[in-house]
Amino acid sequence: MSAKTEALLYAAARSQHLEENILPALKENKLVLCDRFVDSSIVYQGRARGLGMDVVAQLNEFATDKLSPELTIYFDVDPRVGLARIVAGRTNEVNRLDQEDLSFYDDVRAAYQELAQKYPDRIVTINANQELEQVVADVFKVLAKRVPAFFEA
Ligand SMILES: Nc1ncnc2c1ncn2[C@@H]1O[C@H](COP(=O)(O)OP(=O)(O)O)[C@@H](O)[C@H]1O
Ligand SMILES: Cc1cn([C@H]2C[C@H](O)[C@@H](COP(=O)(O)OP(=O)(O)O)O2)c(=O)[nH]c1=O
Repeated sequence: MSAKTEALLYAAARSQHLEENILPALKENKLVLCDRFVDSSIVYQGRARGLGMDVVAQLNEFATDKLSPELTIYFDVDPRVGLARIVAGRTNEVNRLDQEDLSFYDDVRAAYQELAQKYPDRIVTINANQELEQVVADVFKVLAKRVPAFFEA
């Protein structure tokens, strides 16, 4: 599949997901948690696949009507650590990480770090190299501070 096709399909899927799921939930005042959003396209299609981060950002502004999360939690992990965890927990033979070499993921990580620097108010970086319990504790700390209404006892 061409890089452009991939970017368009991700943007189309995101637009539909927004209309069908996210916007109705927001209307009901729910807290919406989304595993990956526009930043993933900017990084993977824009940087790693070479389309350009700004072009992919613009495409996604059209797809989402510029609706942006108020908070983005970026789990920053060394690709070598991430790969070791996936290998350790693997339940079948299909391994997405085998399909790209480590330099691809170093590139992806650098692009996410660049976005985190560009949007320091929206993107909070969590050190995901730590033990699972610590990662979870750090996330709760951020949520309690940023969306306290949902985390009051
Ligand atoms: N902080 C951590 N310490 C140890 N193992 C972890 C940690 N975070 C995730 N894992 C394990 O690493 C694997 C990949 O995790 P993750 O990237 O969160 O999954 P997914 O690919 O489904 O998003 C899983 O087996 C998960 O249990
Ligand atoms: C959402 C999204 C994901 N991806 C890529 C990242 C992953 O390599 C792959 C699958 O993503 P996903 O299904 O979210 O799996 P995981 O979070 O477990 O990695 O798709 C993009 O290239 N662009 C996007 O916009």
